[in-house]
Amino acid sequence: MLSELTDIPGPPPSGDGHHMGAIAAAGGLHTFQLDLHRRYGDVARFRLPHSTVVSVADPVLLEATVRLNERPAELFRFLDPFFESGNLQVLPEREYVPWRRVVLPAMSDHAAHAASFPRLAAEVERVADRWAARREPVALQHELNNLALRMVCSYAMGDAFDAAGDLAERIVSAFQFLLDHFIHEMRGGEPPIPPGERRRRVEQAVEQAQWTLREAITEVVERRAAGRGRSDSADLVGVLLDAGWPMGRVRDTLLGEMMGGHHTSGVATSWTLHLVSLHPEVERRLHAELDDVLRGRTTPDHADLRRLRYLEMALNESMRLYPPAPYAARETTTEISVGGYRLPTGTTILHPIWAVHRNPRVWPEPDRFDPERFAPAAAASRHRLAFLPFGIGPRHCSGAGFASVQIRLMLAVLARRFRFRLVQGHVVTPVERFVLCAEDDIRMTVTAR
Ligand code: HEM
Repeated sequence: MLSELTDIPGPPPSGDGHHMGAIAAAGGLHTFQLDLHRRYGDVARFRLPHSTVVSVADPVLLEATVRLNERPAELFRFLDPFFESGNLQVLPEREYVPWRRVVLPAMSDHAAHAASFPRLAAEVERVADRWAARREPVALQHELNNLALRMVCSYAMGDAFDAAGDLAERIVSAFQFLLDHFIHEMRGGEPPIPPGERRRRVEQAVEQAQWTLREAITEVVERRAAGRGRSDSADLVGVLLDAGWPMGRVRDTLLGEMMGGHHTSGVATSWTLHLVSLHPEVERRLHAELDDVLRGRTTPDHADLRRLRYLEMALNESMRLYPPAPYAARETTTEISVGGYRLPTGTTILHPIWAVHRNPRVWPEPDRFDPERFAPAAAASRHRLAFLPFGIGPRHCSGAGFASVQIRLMLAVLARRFRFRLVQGHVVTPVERFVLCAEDDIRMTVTAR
């Protein structure tokens, strides 16, 4: 006998009918969810301004939600102004499926990763050379987010990116502008600038982002028409154009991948370097593996990546503890049942990635950093949804395959060349700004090994 949505345990409604105040007080949705599940169990309920939300923190129960293929439009409305051809985060399933069928293979293609690898490696080496020459500490997240974004652009646009100047930086600042304001509004604060002024600046930022994108893609098309440069049909823009997608959708797709790849891979790399620096035995093993696989070289080849097994274990353990995207959202399009509850059509479901990764029944001593959890035998004995940094189901991260390559490359080059130590007195506080980052960055001294 199934229980109803209203029977799901959760905190009592607050005076304003939702829990935004409690979420802000907890320091973000991820910490609110952690506490929610500690108090109310693996299926819990709370209120956002526009909807009742069901959060599911148990891998087995998550199976019932894995096929859901819609996201709640309201939660992603802040991204609407960025897209010309419809907000890609919330495209209806019938429109989403054929588009995704083109995008996913392009982003996860092994041969395309290998072909672009030397250019990606050159981006990382440039940063490493700069760090080798500097004496001041490095703000890891800032530097690595920018590097990750350059790598995404290089992969998605091919050699046209090299000609696109400061495209990436301009798009990031426009996106960051929207995001800052959205977070501010969500937390119920006064807008930092008057509403009229704000709208004008948002519009300008969006216009500028779209203009720069248009310019870059036009450049790619002209190169293809003139038969210049390498075979552009291997990159994402080329693949989309060959598949006949209209220019607006091509531009939107590129922007979507840049948004998705901008700070996620950068923060994952920075959390990993931070955690490794705090654990001398892990650092020793990582250095030994890199020295062994690279044998005097400072940069891996594409084929080396799969031999860096311990590096991958440390990365996974870091993404368990600090999942760059700490939650994902779905909406039911038919009635489903989860954990004995009947969820009607239109229910918002959250996948609380951070709370699943710190569920003590799944991960003993969940706050301890221990890469051995990802040794092959240990990983094989766990439920497949116990570790879900890239989300689950038909809308999981389309950049996951590429992210895995770019993060392992960044880690390999940087950990091979440098030893990282936190600047004395610098406190690292995780906060959620749609990605899980450090409030005041992660400031490290960087010394050559
Ligand atoms: C460590 C790195 C990354 C993590 C942890 C991560 C995580 C995620 C998560 C959790 C989602 C939501 C999935 C869901 O709703 O179930 C997502 C979506 C997405 N990510 Fe990533 N991501 C990473 C890197 C990247 C990169 C490098 C790119 C692009 C090159 C990217 C592009 C996207 C896009 C476009 C979406 C929306 C997918 C769709 O709706 O079709 N991500 N990512």
